Amino acid sequence: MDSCSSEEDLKKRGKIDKEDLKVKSKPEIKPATAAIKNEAPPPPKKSAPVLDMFSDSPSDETSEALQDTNIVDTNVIVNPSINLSENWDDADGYYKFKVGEIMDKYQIFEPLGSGVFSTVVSAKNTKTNEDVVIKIIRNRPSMNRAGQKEIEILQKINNNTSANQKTHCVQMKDHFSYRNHLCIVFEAMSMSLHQLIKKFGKNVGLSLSAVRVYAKQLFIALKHIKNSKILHSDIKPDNIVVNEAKNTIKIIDFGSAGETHESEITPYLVSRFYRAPEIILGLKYDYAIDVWSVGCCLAELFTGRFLFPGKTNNDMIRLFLEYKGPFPKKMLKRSQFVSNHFNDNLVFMKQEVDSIEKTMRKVPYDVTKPTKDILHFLLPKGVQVPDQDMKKINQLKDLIEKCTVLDPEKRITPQDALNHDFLKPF
Ligand SMILES: Nc1ncnc2c1ncn2[C@@H]1O[C@H](COP(=O)(O)OP(=O)(O)OP(=O)(O)O)[C@@H](O)[C@H]1O
Repeated sequence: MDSCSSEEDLKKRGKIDKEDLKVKSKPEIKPATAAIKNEAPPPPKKSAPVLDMFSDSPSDETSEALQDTNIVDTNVIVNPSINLSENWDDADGYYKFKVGEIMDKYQIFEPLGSGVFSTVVSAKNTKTNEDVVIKIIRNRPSMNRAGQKEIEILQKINNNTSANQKTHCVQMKDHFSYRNHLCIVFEAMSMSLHQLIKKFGKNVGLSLSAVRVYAKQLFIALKHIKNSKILHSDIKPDNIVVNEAKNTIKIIDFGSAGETHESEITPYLVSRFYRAPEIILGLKYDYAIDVWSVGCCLAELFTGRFLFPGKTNNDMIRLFLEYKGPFPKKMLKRSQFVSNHFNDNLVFMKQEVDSIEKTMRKVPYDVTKPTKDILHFLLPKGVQVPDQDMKKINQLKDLIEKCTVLDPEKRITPQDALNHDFLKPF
């Protein structure tokens, strides 16, 4: 998904070493159907729907023998002349698994997707027969550290619940280390909302009633994450998964999450289209960044289109100004990166390419009031909706407006959002 450039995708988990992020080739993922029909597999793609994988792993005998020697249990390889992990990993440290392979007590079914940090596969617990999903973290020291952090966060999120409480955050079932790869085991869900929109609602979006149900569950999740004193920091449709029946969603991927006191000011936190203005401007941030991201997701769920598809952080600010009007001056005055985007008089400086010189130039772009409207985004000209839906769409517009208030202190809280009229049944 092109919700942000790959470079930004890499930067947003700032604690990862640059070297570790170099991806020369993506993990080799071949669709099962292609293998059966003898077709050439399409290029590997993150979160591709139902894929299968047949790759060349070392024979089990070899790898078990290596494991028995106990020399590959950590990232330190005892004999530097032999890179044992190369046998199991591709050049970028992704684990080359086999369908049917047993990792710990889990038998692998099929790949679900691969991101910058891991390969995600569906599997079965051979002891209980339970379906699970395993995130196999890339074999790189800093990604291993990030994975450990993700486990700590998931423990906090999962432990902070009473029995039967619906948190709408994914449940971690287990974790283990296998051939130098940290593996995190999750409850199995079906597909991401990104995949769901692509499948059922590209450029048209999902039904109003589906958006209402998902919105309610998203705010329950945000309230729970906030009560656990965690910021998710990467909420987007790719990181929200639905169950088979499509009536329950869960937030996944706590790999960018952290506790509030750890908040580091960086303009690349959160995938760009879902990135709140306080991050871009370099202000202290808190739970309100996740509310902003959810607001952007709701608009996208209803329309199948991105609300703020800025090409750069500067372009994101332009869109914010167009939809929301000028920033409060006091917010700009407190911002660390204000001079990147505003002049001394706090007028926005739009970055654009000079068509003749082909160089980047900054031009003043003074916006005194909004020039675009979220209702028009939800209902572009010519789109007809039944009268009875109009009231609900106006409520959705109001909720999105409240989630995307520029000043984070004035943005709606998850608790208040749960009481919003849009979440009430039709
Ligand atoms: N519990 C789950 N059930 C079903 N599918 C899942 C589950 N967890 C992850 N996935 C699928 O795997 C994809 C990648 O998961 P995740 O975002 O956790 O990995 P990642 O390596 O952190 O990815 P990225 O680098 O893009 O952030 C998800 O978009 C989703 O399609």
